[in-house]
Amino acid sequence: MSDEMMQAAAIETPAEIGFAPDATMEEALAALMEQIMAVYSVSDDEGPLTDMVERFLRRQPHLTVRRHGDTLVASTDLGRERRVILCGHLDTVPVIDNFPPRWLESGDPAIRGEIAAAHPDERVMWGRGATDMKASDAALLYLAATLTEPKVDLTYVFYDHEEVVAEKNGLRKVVQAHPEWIQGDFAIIGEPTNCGIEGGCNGTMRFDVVSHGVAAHSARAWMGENAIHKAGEALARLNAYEPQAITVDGLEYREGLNATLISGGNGTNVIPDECRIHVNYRFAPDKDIRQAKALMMGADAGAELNNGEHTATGGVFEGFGIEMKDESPSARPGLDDPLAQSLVGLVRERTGREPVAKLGWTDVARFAALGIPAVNMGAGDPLLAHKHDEQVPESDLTLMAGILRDWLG
Ligand SMILES: N[C@@H](CCC[C@H](NC(=O)CCC(=O)O)C(=O)O)C(=O)O
Repeated sequence: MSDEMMQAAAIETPAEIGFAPDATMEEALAALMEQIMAVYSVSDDEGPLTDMVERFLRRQPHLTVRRHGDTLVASTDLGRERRVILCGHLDTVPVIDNFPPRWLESGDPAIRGEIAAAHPDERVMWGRGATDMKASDAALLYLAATLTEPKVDLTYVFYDHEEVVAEKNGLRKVVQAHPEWIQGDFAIIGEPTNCGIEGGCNGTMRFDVVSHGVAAHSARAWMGENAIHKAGEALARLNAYEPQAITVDGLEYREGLNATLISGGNGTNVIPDECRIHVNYRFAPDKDIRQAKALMMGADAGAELNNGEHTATGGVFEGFGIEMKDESPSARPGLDDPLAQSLVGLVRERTGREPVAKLGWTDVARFAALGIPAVNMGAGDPLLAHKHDEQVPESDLTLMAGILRDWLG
């Protein structure tokens, strides 16, 4: 599609979000999806979308709405015996030529082959956040407006900063500032799962592997030490690493160790005195953070240097400087909880899907730490999360909203 055509088909930013009172579920979901997709909400820029979602939630008389920063917590207070928490993050990863969004009509070549094959004659929403996770957000907003008499009390959480460093996570901040807002018997995180159940999650940690050198003129390289060349050894160790698949409580978690960023050098004719490889380690729930760190940088993680850098005393990066950037724990599947079991049963009936492991990191780990059983269940294909051509068929929204409406209603 040419830039001009893309421009013509792009969805414009709405003034408000909402749907007509006589809209069918399909129409309401399509309207909500289109509206929230059209509001740019890359992490750090969630404010305008949060404001719109807040106004939408405050128009629902059966909900009590609270806000902390850019996180919204809306709850029913019907005095039911149990409470279920439904969570969706409003932020997306950075845009790569995939904003503003557009509907792809059936037959559009931008529809991925597997989606076209499984959903012929169907519209597909394309653009940043389509699968991670605005399709689920749309479904949750629809439920928030229409489930006025659920059989359990409900708490909806729409939060900011899920895709970035853990200390910014909006759910983390609300749990810390207002723990009484986030209480319940079970939680569902709407991360993409193709409307199946994905149990637990891999843990994730990110750190810089730092090599040092000595700057000099590149015409007199013997006067210096090349930090980028030294980093070659760290890249070789990454290449040699063989990721494992580890089964925990019946679900298989694939681990991963990857460089995701690299930087170094400060002049085209200067021998670089520092090189940084940003590494992301995904570890299965058979390990806690301490064990995962030991595998990367040794049991004592080195002695702290003045600049916050540690020298790895063992593990994959033994001998290199390590600067920790972020760490988030893994979570076991926890599917033995009776509420999880009943949801697994309904999902199996509607989709034919058996539970699988969640390979990304999600806030089920936060709920696990709070002692609240939680699962991932959301619209969209997790394999398309963060991809340039993120997209979701329209019927995924109806499937997710329908399952949850029938389970909760
Ligand atoms: N603090 C972490 C946050 C990373 C969160 C992100 N989660 C997802 O993409 C879930 C999507 C899915 O797998 O369904 C992630 O795993 O990268 C950090 O900054 O790394």
